Amino acid sequence: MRSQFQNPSYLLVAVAALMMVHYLMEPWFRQRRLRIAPGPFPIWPVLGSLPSIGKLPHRTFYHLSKKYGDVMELKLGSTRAVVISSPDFAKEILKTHDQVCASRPDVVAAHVMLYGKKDIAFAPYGNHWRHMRKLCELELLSAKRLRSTKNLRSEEVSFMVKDVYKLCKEGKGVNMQSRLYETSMNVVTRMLFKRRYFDNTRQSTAEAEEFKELVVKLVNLAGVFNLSDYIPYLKPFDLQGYVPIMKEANSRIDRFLSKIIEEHVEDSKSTSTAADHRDEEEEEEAKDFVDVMLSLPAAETGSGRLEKNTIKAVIADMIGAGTDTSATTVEWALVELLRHPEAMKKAQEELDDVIGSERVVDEGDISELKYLQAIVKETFRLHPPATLLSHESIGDCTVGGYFIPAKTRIFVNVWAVHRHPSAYQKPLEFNPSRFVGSQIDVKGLDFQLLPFGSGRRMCPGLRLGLIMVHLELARLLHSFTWKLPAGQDPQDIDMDEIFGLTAPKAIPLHVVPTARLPLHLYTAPGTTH
Ligand code: HEM
Repeated sequence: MRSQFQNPSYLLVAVAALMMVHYLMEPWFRQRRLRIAPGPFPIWPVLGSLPSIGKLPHRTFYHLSKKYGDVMELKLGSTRAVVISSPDFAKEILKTHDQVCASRPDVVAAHVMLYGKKDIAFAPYGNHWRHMRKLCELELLSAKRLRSTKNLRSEEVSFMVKDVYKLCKEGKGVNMQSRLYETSMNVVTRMLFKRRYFDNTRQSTAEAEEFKELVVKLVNLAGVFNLSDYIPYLKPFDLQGYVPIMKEANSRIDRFLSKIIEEHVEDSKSTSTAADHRDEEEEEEAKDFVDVMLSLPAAETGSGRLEKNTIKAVIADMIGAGTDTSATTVEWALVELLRHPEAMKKAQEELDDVIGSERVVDEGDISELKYLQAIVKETFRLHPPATLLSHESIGDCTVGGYFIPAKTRIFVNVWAVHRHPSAYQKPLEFNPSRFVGSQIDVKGLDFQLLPFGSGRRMCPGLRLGLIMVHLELARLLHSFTWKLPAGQDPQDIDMDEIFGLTAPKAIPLHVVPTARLPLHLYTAPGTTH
């Protein structure tokens, strides 16, 4: 008699069953051999815990960490992921094992939309990343560059204040999310390639709207939980249909970026003769970041020029990373201050004391505005723009006594770290006073407050981001009294965020401001009104 196992279909079923048992029991077997972090049982075959993550993964991970601990392992598809939820373990990842944990996971979005990971934020740890990051730190984000671009930031913030003033005089409500976004975008694009997309009255053109829509799309798509990123053999099937959307966004954004580069190439030809009459310093001042990149040798070879695709990827990165982050923070700060009028009052009293009512706030005033700084820290704490830092290990390491092998995806859940009871009393309350007189800062040395991350992958735009957030918030609080549209109670403001590379407010904040300074202080330089 033929044994059942000589029948090929029985054999197939038996092999499939064995694979399934192996898949489900593998964490258990491994836990016996090596001490691996606890975590939820991967209920779903193939998908593991992916279906349980939901739309706000940072919140899901936060709740799971309450059950499984501050180092937690999950099976996401065929990918091993570790989630870190406390300041102490964040320190182990970002400081003790900084180099081992300094790479990024390989995601489809970066291949399709960032020219094969030619940018900085998604580039794996290595020479290209090191070279491009250094370039940005030196040529765009250095203290010297920030000093020389101070006026353009002041101008853009003045335009925003003037625009809000105009709307408030007309008794209209203001969508602050758009206003802040457009201001940040103008600042970043002017610093990068001397171009502003939104004019002084924010009467945006179709071109500006399209560019903005594309940048928002890029940031959202780059942050999605894509099955193909967690189950690589499903990549060719693109089950969620993201790839065509990403390709379409990339081809449209490429038109913008190519045009910017072409214009710079043309300009440099026509100004090269004029440059003979300028001294070197003037020439340097006249250059923007795109000019600098066009004049540089290729990263790895040191000869030839930087590839156009690399320049485009880095520009896309800077606009994507630099725009939404600061705008989102200021919007959340306004929301929290509307819900906490005593904190709003204190901030405005401080502004009146330090600045008075005969001039507007300048970047140089920020260091004097201690309570405003505390508000910014508290806003970063409760509403970090990047809720999950996404890293990948390039070697083995041990965190909290748990083994983390190479190629593990590591999420530092900043959202959970900032709510950790070991670091803060009443962590869910908005209370800026907790930072008054405190030494805790956001510069990556205090692991209970990590809005910019820490270590090698820490945000290179920290200085610019901090200036933008403080300046915008200070100007808005100094210039206006803030109210919600009639009939709306501040306690009813919807506090949900959207998960992506950043976490903006899901429903944009609409407000009805009234002026609180003399009229002449609302007249922005260079405007016709
Ligand atoms: C409030 C403002 C900002 C916040 C809160 C912020 C936050 C962050 C965070 C959390 C990271 C990831 C760190 C990690 O993975 O460990 C990051 C990375 C990055 N940020 Fe920012 N950022 C801000 C503004 C900016 C600005 C203004 C720029 C540039 C114009 C910028 C450019 C970048 C880049 C290029 C990276 C990738 C760094 C790398 O992978 O090496 N950011 N930022």
